[in-house]
Amino acid sequence: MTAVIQVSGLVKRYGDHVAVRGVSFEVAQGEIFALLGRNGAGKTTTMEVLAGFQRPDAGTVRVLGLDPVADRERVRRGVGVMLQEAGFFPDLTVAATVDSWRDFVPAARPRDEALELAGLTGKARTRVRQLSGGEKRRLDLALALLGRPDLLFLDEPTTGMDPEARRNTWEVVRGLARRGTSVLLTTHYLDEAQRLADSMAIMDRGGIVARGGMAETLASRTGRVAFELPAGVEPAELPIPVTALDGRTAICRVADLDTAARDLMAWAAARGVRPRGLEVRQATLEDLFLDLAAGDAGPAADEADGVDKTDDKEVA
Ligand SMILES: Nc1ncnc2c1ncn2[C@@H]1O[C@H](COP(=O)(O)OP(=O)(O)OP(=O)(O)O)[C@@H](O)[C@H]1O
Repeated sequence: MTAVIQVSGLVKRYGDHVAVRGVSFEVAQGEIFALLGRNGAGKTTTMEVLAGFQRPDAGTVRVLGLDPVADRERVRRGVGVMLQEAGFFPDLTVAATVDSWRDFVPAARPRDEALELAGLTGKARTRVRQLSGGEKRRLDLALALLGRPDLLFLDEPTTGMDPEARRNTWEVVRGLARRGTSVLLTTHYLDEAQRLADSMAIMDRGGIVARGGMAETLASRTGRVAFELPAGVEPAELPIPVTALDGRTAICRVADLDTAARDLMAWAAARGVRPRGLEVRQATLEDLFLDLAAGDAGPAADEADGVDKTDDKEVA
């Protein structure tokens, strides 16, 4: 595995406030990696250090094998960055904005290609101030793609986009990854992270509380069977243990979904009742988040490296 990002024991402070407390992770070439966590968890700070905008206070960071501070220029050439706050000139058109950026990017993509990739072809003549929030994010994406980067940093790339634009953006990102571009993504949309990312790390208060391959991590978590309790049936009578009740909806967390669903249907047939609204599904990223919030990091192994060993756990 060639790692395009290597972070080891990264610490970043703002005055007395420790924003990132000893995090370690790697991103492989061609991988889409999601950095997740609540507001203020330290995701943007981590990304800014990786992009060379901030200097680490401790730990080592390598991006495309280089030090993003010492080798700033070389790192910049290989990396496309889409951070949260874009500084556009509101009176320029979209086309003029892209053209003005192209002047600073060696071997830049043609303007129309960048606009097409970001789904902005029809907006080339529109002034930036007339763009919607989601369209501005697409313009950010177009600019991040100008230099044909080997590695893309996307900080909440789909915020403000409508569902169709989000899906289009996912397709663009997937297409880039298929052609070998590596992507570090932050997002508050857990469905987005689950669909898009190959691997992830969840940050909380500056540390990593869970990380691993997306599919393996979710497959290793307990699945969920939910249904409406049939009239006259008490939870204790059911063949599978009920973990939570939401009104009359019974929620069962089970390791073996197939067996649980079969047992439930066999019991219901024998009892002559129907579990309405039956939903059987694997764990989602949202389930994992809720478990973490409740203090359960799942099947975890202590991290060997990093400053903050106590709360950095591998989950897959
Ligand atoms: N320039 C700064 N000066 C002082 N404190 C800062 C600065 N930037 C961030 N912080 C603090 O560092 C912590 C981590 O912030 P960061 O922006 O990295 O979080 P985040 O996970 O990206 O959050 P969000 O999801 O809200 O974007 C927060 O407590 C934030 O208030």
